[in-house]
Amino acid sequence: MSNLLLVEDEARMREVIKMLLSDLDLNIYEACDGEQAIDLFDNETVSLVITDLKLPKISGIEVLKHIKDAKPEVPVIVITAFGSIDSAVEAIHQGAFDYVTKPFTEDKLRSCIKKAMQISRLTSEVKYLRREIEGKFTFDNIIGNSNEICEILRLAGEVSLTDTTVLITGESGTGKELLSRATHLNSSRSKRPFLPVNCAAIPATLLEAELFGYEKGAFTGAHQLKKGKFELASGGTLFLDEIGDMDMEMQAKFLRVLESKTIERLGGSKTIATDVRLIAATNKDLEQMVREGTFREDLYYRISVFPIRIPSLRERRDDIPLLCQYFINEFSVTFGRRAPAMSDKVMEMLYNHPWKGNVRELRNVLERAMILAKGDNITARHVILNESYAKPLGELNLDQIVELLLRDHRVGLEELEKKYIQYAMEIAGNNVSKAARLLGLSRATLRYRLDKM
Ligand SMILES: Nc1ncnc2c1ncn2[C@@H]1O[C@H](COP(=O)(O)OP(=O)(O)OP(=O)(O)O)[C@@H](O)[C@H]1O
Repeated sequence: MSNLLLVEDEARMREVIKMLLSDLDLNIYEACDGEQAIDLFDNETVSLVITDLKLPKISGIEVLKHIKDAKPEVPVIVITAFGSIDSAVEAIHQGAFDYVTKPFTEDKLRSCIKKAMQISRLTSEVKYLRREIEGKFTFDNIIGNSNEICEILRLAGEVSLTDTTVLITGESGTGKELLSRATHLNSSRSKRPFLPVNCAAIPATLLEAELFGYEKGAFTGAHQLKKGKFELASGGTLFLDEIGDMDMEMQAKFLRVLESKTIERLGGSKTIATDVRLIAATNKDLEQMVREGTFREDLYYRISVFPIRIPSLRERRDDIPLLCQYFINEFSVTFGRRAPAMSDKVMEMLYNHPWKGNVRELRNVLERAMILAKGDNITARHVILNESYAKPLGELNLDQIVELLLRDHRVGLEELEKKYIQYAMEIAGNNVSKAARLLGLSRATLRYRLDKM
């Protein structure tokens, strides 16, 4: 339920508005003058305000200014007298979300409030998600106490305070994206977007449109103007992942943009200045590619101003115990249970494994170990180091999942059926029809079994 502050000096008008909004899941605070409105706003958690502009003591415009100073994200709808368009314009200038003119119709007021409620909900969702993301990607969440990681964190900490282009190299799963997000969040650009573009995942022909955008009609199917990632990341950071996979033609275009600091949308003639910080990453050996003639030397020098190499997990095995503890704690929170202990024997197994998939593989192995270990201990039989299982759970097929379950010798047939269905539901994102297809059952049969469970 959202809290709405209704500021109106006429008691009868307040009653009418309250009645019109009675079915909208709102908790309404009432104020009959500007002073009371400000007092209520400062002391209650209000997510939406509707205020008359003509008020005793403090005017509606002053109330609006106070709210916009204190919490600019709270939408304010103003009520203006018929014919006083000037005051409505001023209110909009001062940051009002919208205005309704007295006498207003029920529809106008309700649609205005509904829109504002939606905006307020989205704003708080964005705020929440931003906090979540910022919490996950700070330097504090880059785990490791090896000399290598300490040095990387020192370098990244220093370069984050500048606008210098950074090139992060390292095998897949070593934490290149994690490090670039943390570098962005520690920079003066942190309140602006961090936009990743994976050069390997996008076909060469689309990459140009993705990065520079296009004008309406630039090609068949370009029904409307689309800004590219360079424009959308303005003021923030552009993360070019797998830059070693960019083809030679695109490399030339990209170099031109880096040199001129301007872009042109496809099919456009306007030159647009760019303001992005660039972080590039690759698991390829770019120097080798330069020698082989598959990566432009001039581009390589442009992007490798500040190189950071993240060593593979094999080269810094001392980080493994700390990383294990970190991921076990993370999954305990996700699964809502106590963190299990790990025997020395298991730790030794993990310490000596080659970790071709690096930290990502370790995280996946621990996730599965946590699912298989129901008690307080992770033992050797919960830890599966076979490479074909080193994928996230959702990418395993059902046969592999059953094999995993059977490793836990305590699982009986009934329990197995239950687990089998649970995993199918997990893979299908809790979509019953999809899970039924995976299991080769009809939707009704699966529904019946789920109800039984
Ligand atoms: N030092 C670390 N501390 C905590 N988590 C880490 C660390 N390094 C990597 N991870 C985790 O491992 C996973 C893989 O990391 P990330 O995606 O950053 O790797 P990457 O090098 O960019 O991989 P790729 O080259 O395949 O894109 C993520 O879940 C990330 O959070």
